[in-house]
Amino acid sequence: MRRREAAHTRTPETLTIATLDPMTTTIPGTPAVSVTGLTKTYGRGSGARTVVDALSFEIPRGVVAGFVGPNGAGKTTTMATLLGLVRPTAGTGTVLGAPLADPGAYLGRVGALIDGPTLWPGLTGEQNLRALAALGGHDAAAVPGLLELVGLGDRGRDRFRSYSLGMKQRLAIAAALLGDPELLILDEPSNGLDPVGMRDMRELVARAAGGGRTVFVSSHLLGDLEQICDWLLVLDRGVLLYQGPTAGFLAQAVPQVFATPADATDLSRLVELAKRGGEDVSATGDGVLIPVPRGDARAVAVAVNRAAIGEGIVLAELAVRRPDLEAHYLAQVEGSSR
Ligand SMILES: Nc1ncnc2c1ncn2[C@@H]1O[C@H](COP(=O)(O)OP(=O)(O)OP(=O)(O)O)[C@@H](O)[C@H]1O
Repeated sequence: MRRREAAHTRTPETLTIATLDPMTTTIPGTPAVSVTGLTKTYGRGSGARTVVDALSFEIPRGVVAGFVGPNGAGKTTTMATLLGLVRPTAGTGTVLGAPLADPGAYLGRVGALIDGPTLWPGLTGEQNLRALAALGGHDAAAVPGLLELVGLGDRGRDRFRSYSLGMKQRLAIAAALLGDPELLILDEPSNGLDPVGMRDMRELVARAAGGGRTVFVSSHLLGDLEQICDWLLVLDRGVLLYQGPTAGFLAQAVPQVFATPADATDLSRLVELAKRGGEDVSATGDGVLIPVPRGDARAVAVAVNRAAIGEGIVLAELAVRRPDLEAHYLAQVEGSSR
């Protein structure tokens, strides 16, 4: 959240996106998206494949919600059902308070980038936005501000075909913001970008979240989303592994006590000693790893230290480690079995 606010402070002064009407955007208790039992099965009979499996989730209004999962997890399919592009096999829900079964009732308030940046290659960035504004019945006066917002203020007169992939993606996001949507759905906007492009994209997504807008953004890289998302949905093989505040996901990670004997020949004795006090103790490299799923990991570290001293084992290293978000995510994704 703090980093997201920091990105906001870099918003150009010239930003002219109209702020949303608070009466319609911050209704306490009304989520931006709410689905129950959302399922998509492709094919029939023995060839049937369920790629989105009874998903139930909510995205609160005004958050940046990250949708993370490996390739093929079902992120695009889920987003496409919210956009009325894919008909769910089962499930109900609402988007911006309107029924999922009636996309026409809410799509006018939703902007999206779902299938890569496809705009007219021969038109300039500005012409593209103006043409889309005319087609969509949106106010073209927002175009210069949107170009500024996406960092294309000085490239708006260049043709789309001359843009780098990152610039194309950013212009497509400007296009999605025409009409000042309450909900912005972005499917893998960082896909294919280099690290600088990814950083620019993160900053843009954080900026686009201003004014109470809800952003639902997917990536197969958790590290890409972690910095800008208040809310996280973790998907693997069509099944939701986590939904909730980003910080809550990390809080689930099991801390570990790591101890290394000064004398390598003491390692097996140290492992035996640690096993007396914990489950799943393992030797790793030159030390011992003790997961502490419950209780106080520091107290376990102190107990290990005391026991080692009692056995005459001198420790070279003793630390409490908490897996970082990426490591926890990988453990979750690899650990899920169906
Ligand atoms: N029209 C379709 N017919 C059959 N299978 C499909 C269809 N569309 C998607 N799938 C399959 O559904 C699964 C989920 O795909 P989806 O694109 O939703 O995942 P994803 O998480 O967005 O992955 P990626 O990051 O690779 O795009 C994949 O195995 C894909 O092959």
